[in-house]
Amino acid sequence: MSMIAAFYGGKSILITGATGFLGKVLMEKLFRTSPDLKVIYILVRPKAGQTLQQRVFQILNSKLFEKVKEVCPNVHEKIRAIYADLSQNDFAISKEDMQELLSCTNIIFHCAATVRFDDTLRHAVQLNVTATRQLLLMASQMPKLEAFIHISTAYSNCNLKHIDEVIYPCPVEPKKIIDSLEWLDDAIIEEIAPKLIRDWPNIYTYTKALGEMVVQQESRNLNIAIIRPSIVGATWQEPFPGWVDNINGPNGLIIAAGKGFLRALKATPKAVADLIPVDTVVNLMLAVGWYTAVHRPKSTLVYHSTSGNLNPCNWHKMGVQVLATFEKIPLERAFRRPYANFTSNNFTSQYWNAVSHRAPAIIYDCYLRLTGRKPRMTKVMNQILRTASMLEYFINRSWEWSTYNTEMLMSELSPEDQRVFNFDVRQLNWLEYIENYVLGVKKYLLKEDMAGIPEAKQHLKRLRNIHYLFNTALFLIVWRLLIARSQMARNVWFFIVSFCYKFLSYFRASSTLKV
Ligand SMILES: CCCCCCCCCCCCCCCCCCCCCCCC(=O)SCCNC(=O)CCNC(=O)[C@H](O)C(C)(C)COP(=O)(O)OP(=O)(O)OC[C@H]1O[C@@H](n2cnc3c(N)ncnc32)[C@H](O)[C@@H]1OP(=O)(O)O
Ligand SMILES: NC(=O)C1=CN([C@@H]2O[C@H](COP(=O)(O)OP(=O)(O)OC[C@H]3O[C@@H](n4cnc5c(N)ncnc54)[C@H](OP(=O)(O)O)[C@@H]3O)[C@@H](O)[C@H]2O)C=CC1
Repeated sequence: MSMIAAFYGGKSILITGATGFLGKVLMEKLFRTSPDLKVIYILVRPKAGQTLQQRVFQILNSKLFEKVKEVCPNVHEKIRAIYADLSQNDFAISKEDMQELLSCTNIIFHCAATVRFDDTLRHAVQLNVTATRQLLLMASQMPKLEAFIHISTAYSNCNLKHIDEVIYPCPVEPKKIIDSLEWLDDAIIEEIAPKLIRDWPNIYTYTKALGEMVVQQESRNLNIAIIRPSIVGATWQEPFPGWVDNINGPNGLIIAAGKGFLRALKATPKAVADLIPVDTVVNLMLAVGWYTAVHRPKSTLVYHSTSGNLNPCNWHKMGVQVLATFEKIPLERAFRRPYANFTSNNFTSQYWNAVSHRAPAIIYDCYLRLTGRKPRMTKVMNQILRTASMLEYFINRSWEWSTYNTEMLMSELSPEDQRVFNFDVRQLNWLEYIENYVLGVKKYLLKEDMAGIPEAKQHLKRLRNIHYLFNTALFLIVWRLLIARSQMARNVWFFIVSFCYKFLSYFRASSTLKV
């Protein structure tokens, strides 16, 4: 019997960010392994015209929850969606709901955050810092609370090269920033933001670092742990391989590469691609929840959920495998054949951007114009290049994350728990994982049918022929122009033609002699 699964039985669990990528996989695993848990409270806001109930309904009826419904048929009754907006005072939670949360919650998983790299400082601080502080304050009023698990990111200290499982101080006190945002106006905030974030690459990682400091400062006598995942990718094993449902991180770039939009990337091929499957992160979260509640470590422990130091894979290996998978399982209606060119050189990267990205987009837009349609490819390409440039910082560097606490926890688990809540990334086979990942992007994110693969392959063959035709035509045109204008080109041409003629004459003469 799994001790961790048994621990969550009968518990009331509060999850923030349950509608997000990590949150959904966390709920799924909790229901599947501990169907006798009492209730999962989720803090949700209405979004995109959907009510809370509609959002929950959509999640529970998704492919991700198919297995859960077999194990826990009354899952609908065990989710309690509470209206909340984490950017508001008291999260805009009603008095009755707040009362219930305060008196019943046993475990908190705090996943909600804004993960946009380019968010405004005000909004990112509200979500990633102030909301964390507010939740800790709520936690301190929960008499039944056993553990508070805060999800941060391995990149919260990406201004360092070697990162230990400790909370690093930030140059400016989070409280000072929270206070000053109250009276500064938006224009001034945006002006001071670059000075505040110093050597952090974006507002997201900076505010996540502030969030950790807040956790340390406001921990009081709570049992708290921090988990720092690196780049969270599709599921490895559970509930099935390759599940993914948003375009964050590598996902959008994998699509852009598969559709042939993105054919070159400013990336350091040898840099470590520190991906971690989402189910591995969730297994660690549940193990940490159990360990923190049962063993009550004296201080706040930080756990790295990273792959680099245990089972490293680099961007080159990843790119090659992504492309190999697209050979077997192409995406539908590609713009060009998938191709990868990783370069860490600025000049070469600019060159490839011009030749492989902007030029084809302009040519295609001209074609659309000529055929009476609205041009759109340049806009799409600019968006992709903007996204790629935002991610550049992370694909051109390697970090070393120590994993002592994560490994210590692994050794504390019973063999059964090590199996059910496996977070040992050393067992991951990258080639298999990446293939399933790409397949998952196609199936679950793009919702493409596998029956369309032969047609997609045909389409790629047509694109290859167009590519060859285009290149041959371009070569002939350029050559013709050169010959017309340059004596040197004419001499070269004459030399090549006479060489070929002599070679053919010799070949013919020698074959006649043999006869
Ligand atoms: C040679 C080529 C490739 C070779 C093939 C092989 C591929 C090999 C693997 C792929 C390489 C992988 C590189 C991966 C790099 C990953 C680095 C991740 C770093 C993580 C660090 C920290 C991790 C975390 O802690 S949190 C999670 C990370 N957060 C994010 O990922 C959010 C990032 N996104 C943003 O901040 C914004 O979306 C932004 C700034 C990039 C764009 O903002 P903007 O306002 O301009 O646009 P949006 O409204 O958001 O979207 C507009 C439009 O763009 C589409 N889009 C959004 N994100 C992506 C994306 N990641 N990739 C592609 N497209 C994206 C979005 O769908 C919209 O499209 P519409 O059609 O207009 O709706
Ligand atoms: N994905 C990754 O690669 C990594 C993620 N992390 C961390 O993991 C955690 C989860 O990330 P992930 O699941 O990928 O992110 P998502 O963007 O998928 O999910 C974010 C969640 O936060 C919720 N949220 C955002 N703003 C509010 C608000 N004002 N009120 C209520 N809820 C809000 C979202 O709700 P809604 O659905 O309504 O928008 C959503 O449920 C974050 O803390 C992130 O920093 C760390 C490392 C890597």
